[in-house]
Parts: sequence; C-alpha cells; structure tokens
Amino acid sequence: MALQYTTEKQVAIAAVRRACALTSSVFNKLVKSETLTKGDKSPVTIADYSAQAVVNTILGRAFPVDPIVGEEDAADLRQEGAENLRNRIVDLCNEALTADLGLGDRAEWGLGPGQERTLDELLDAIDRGNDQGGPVGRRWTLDPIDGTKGFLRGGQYAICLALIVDGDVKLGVIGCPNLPVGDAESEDSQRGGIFTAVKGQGAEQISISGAKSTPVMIPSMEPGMLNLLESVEAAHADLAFNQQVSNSLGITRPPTRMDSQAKYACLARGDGVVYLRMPINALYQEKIWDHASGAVLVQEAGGVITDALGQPLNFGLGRTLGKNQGIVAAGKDVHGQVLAAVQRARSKASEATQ
Ligand SMILES: Nc1ncnc2c1ncn2[C@@H]1O[C@H](COP(=O)(O)O)[C@@H](O)[C@H]1OP(=O)(O)O
Ligand SMILES: [Mg+2]
Ligand SMILES: [Mg+2]
Ligand SMILES: [Mg+2]
Repeated sequence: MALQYTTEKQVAIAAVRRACALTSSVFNKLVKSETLTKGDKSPVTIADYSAQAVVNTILGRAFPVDPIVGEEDAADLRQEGAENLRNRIVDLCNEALTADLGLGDRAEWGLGPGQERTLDELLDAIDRGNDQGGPVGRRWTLDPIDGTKGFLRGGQYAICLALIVDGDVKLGVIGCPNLPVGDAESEDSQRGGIFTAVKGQGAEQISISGAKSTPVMIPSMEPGMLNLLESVEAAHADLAFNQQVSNSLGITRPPTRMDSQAKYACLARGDGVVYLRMPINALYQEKIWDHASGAVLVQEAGGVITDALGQPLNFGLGRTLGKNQGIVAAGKDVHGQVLAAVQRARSKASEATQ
C-alpha cells in the first residue's frame, strides 16, 4: 500500500502557515537595510531567513533525522555587522513559533507559548538546509520565499516545502499569502491560500486559517482558450520565446505574469492552463526547491510537467535539476500540443542562429 504521509502533511502545512504569517507581517515593516544581495546578485531579506529558520525548526523537531535542501544559509548573518539583522530574525522567529496553537498544530512540534529559541539555535536551524540532495533516501526541499522580488514589490511570492523520497516528490505544500482566494485575475480582496498535494491523493487548496479545504483540478480547455502563466522577471525566463509558442498555438488571451510558484498553484486550480519557463541563459540550472512542490501539485491536479525536451524533471541529482532544460507544465489534454509548439519554436530559433 502506498504511504499516506499524513503526519508529514500536517507538519508541513503547520510550518508553512506560520511562515506565511511571518512573511506577511514583515512586508509591512521591512526597511531597506533588512535586505542583502547574495553572491548571485539576487536579494534576500530578513523574511527569507526567518521563514527558513521557522520551517526548519519545526521539521527538526518533528523529523529530527530528515535532511533539508533549503535555499538560504546563515553565513552572512554570522558576520560581524549583522547584529541588527540577527536581532530582528530572533524576534520574528520567536513571535512565529510561540503563537498560540491553531487548527492542526501540535505542541510536540515545539510550537506555542514558551517555545522561544536562542539565536544560535535559529542560525543552526537555517544551516540545516545544507543537504546536497541525491538519488537515495528521504529529504525535504524548502524555498522560504520563492519570488523574493515579488515579495519586495508587494506582488506574488510563495513559501514552498516538499518531501522527496528516492528522487520522487511525494508531498508538496505551497503557501501563497498574497494570492486572491478565488481567481488570480480577480480583484478579490480576500487573499491567501495554502496549496497541497500528496502523491496519489490529489491536490487541494486550504484557507490560510485552515478551516476550509477545496479539491483543485485543472479544467479541460480548447486550445484557443489557453492562457500562459509566466514570470514577471525577464531575466528568469525567455518571454519572447513564450510569445512565439503562443502565436504558434493560436492563443489570443494575454499571458498572466506573476512571480514565484504561485504560478503552479494557479495552474492547478485552472487560473491559467500552461506554465512555460524557458531559460534565458542555457547554463542556468533550475533549483529543486523552485519546482518540487509545484511539480507534485500540478501532477495531482491532473496535469503533466516535463522539461522542454519532454523529459521528466529529475529531483534526484542534487540541489539542481541538472540538465533539465526549461519547464512545460499543462493540463494533460494539452501538454502534448504545447510541447510540440515549444519544440517547433526551439528548432526555428536554432535554425536562425546557424
Ligand atoms: N537567472 C535565473 N533564471 C531563472 N530563475 C531564477 C534566476 N535567478 C533567480 N531565479 C529564481 O527564479 C524564481 C522566480 O521565478 P519567477 O520569475 O518565475 O517568479 C525564484 O526561485 C528565483 O529565486 P528566489 O527564490 O531567490 O526568488
Ligand atoms: Mg532567492
Ligand atoms: Mg525560488
Ligand atoms: Mg527564495
């Protein structure tokens, strides 16, 4: 019988829910000096560090031997001069960890009043995200804020946690604090949702309070009705390439642009039908924490996810997807047509450069 991952799912949702509350509360008070620029020039904020510390602290308590592949590490925070950042992170983490128990929380996961952690414990929790990945065994992936640029501009971002066993994603949770509850394009003033999927058990959208859960499924759609979901950042994906694929498929609806794995959440509930991500730089290797939760969510919502060559994404190679080139995710009845259009556009592009 397939494993149910019931406790893993409960813990992951509890951790992501606390990280959602933490990051939302930081946004309103964030000041410029609380954002650093990493070696690859991407931004990281006290919210990214604190969310990773909170999620890893909870995972460390519930599953002490599970390795974690997390995006961030605490090296910059341990430097002299980072004292203000460290103090803010300790306050934010302890506020999140000691908040009253909510629906589905258990005190034995180290949550609730009186569960303060020290600075050293929190920095060590961030550094528990240093696993190098691989083909064998069980491990978590965490992107504490996916779409940090979206977070900084008050747009979409996501807290993404997944469980991978022997290279196969078994559980995915995506917290989207800023996503309209009903439909991405709506002016819905109610925002926030947690999307979750367990291999073989389907996908659901849970309200941020945890009170309501609704199954999600990608609807069937005629090719003319397709709608692309794509990045906001032109440096992250080749948007001109997407336009060519759109033209070749006869898509007339404008693309929906949003940051982060919130795109996978939208795809899963039918707010868009195709997620396309072609690299700008062929040398960029996608990170496993950027796609693991989204991949299982899309599959469990009745979709298919491959790279641009139609190959499955390989989550068992290490911290990256290795040689996988690009991402094509869509409902199962249109994925084949989209992949064919992607391949036509790729051939055209390579003919043009010869
Ligand atoms: N050069 C790049 N190419 C593709 N993705 C990138 C690149 N640089 C950063 N990213 C990551 O792309 C993701 C955002 O994708 P999107 O543009 O679809 O929202 C984030 O995970 C971001 O990291 P981060 O987690 O640091 O924000
Ligand atoms: Mg980042
Ligand atoms: Mg990311
Ligand atoms: Mg991130």
